[in-house]
Amino acid sequence: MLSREVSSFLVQQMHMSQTAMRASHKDFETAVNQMKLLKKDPGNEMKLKLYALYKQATEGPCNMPKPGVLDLISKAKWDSWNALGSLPKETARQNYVELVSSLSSSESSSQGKPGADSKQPGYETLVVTSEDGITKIMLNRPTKKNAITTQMYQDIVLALEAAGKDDSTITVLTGNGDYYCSGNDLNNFTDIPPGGIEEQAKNNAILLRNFVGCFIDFPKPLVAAVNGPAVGISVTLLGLFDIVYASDRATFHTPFTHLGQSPEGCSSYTFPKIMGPAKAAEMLIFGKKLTAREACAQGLVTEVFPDSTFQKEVWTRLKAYSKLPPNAMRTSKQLIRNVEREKLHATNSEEISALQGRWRSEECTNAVMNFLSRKVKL
Ligand SMILES: CCCCCCCCCCC/C=C/C(=O)SCCNC(=O)CCNC(=O)[C@H](O)C(C)(C)COP(=O)(O)OP(=O)(O)OC[C@H]1O[C@@H](n2cnc3c(N)ncnc32)[C@H](O)[C@@H]1OP(=O)(O)O
Repeated sequence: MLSREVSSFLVQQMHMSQTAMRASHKDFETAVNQMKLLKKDPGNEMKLKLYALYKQATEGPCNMPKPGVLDLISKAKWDSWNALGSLPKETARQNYVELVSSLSSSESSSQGKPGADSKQPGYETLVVTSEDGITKIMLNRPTKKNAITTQMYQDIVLALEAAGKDDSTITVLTGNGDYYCSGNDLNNFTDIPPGGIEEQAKNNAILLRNFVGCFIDFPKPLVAAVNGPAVGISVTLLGLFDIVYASDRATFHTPFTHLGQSPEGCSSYTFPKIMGPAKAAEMLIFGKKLTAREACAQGLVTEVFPDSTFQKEVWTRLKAYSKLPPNAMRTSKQLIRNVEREKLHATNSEEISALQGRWRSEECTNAVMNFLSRKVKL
């Protein structure tokens, strides 16, 4: 079942523009054709999911009489479709596209030229693959150091929603290119809606609450493979991951004060808890940049690997973990996280209220303008 927050986010998205709607129809048609080209049988469970989403997307809620218990195949299909309840057609279409996209990406071995930003069907800015029981969500704007655009926040939410429900046992977030992520794309602030800065701050708040909320509620083990420097929100979120592996080339930088902003991603709660208030203050108030080894010593990073062997060592380790009993892993993760889930949601809300004030401030506007006019780099 979709959470109320995610549903309202999707509804908001649906109304965002007619253009996006048309694109989604086109993506759906492409996905339907792509399905026919798949070489590997995706398995019965996946086929049922796809059948249900297709029917919901094209006909709406299940409108067929329930088949008799002996008609096993028709009954399984009916159950699957009926389970989608009143899921909007647009959402079903989107979910169908995501699923087909993850199936076809796991089939294709090549993912375009390294270093170039390439678009994947279904996601503008991510490469999502599922293999060996691991769903990998890779930020894919290497030429912009994987800075997170508005589209990307929305794509990450959708990819996490899909990963939470797919057959994989572990989900991994990583970056394409030399950076893990340079944080919020500062150009997001230049997209001012008709209602002005007030409306922009409100929209940002909704987007950010949903985005961070997805990490708080993610049901399976969540791993960050920090392949290079990390900035801003990509660092603060690490407190919500279960494992953080880092290349020794990675750095961890939260320059909120320099940007006239304040911490998010629940870091005002998780960082003091992880590293103690004194070390957390140095990062979150004074913007001290940590090396991978420092971040590991302070408990933010699980383990550091030499950059030259980072990919090999991390994926070997994760493939072994992915073979562990999945339900036991989920249960343990949830036991660890459930204790503080309410607190995390409350922290998320408080941080966002503070940020709404910051986004309207002169300090923030000047800092963003200085970066965009190429006057200041971190
Ligand atoms: C209604 C919805 C609105 C959505 C908005 C939601 C708002 C949520 C806000 C959540 C709070 C988040 C906070 C943060 O994450 S704060 C951190 C923000 N990040 C930064 O300030 C980093 C800025 N970047 C830099 O300082 C440098 O680029 C960096 C040190 C990362 C790398 O320097 P380097 O010299 O190696 O490389 P370049 O500067 O040449 O970068 C290459 C190109 O990439 C562009 N770039 C990099 N980072 C960003 C970024 N964060 N935003 C936008 N663009 C970025 C850079 O401009 C270069 O582009 P060009 O080649 O076109 O010049």
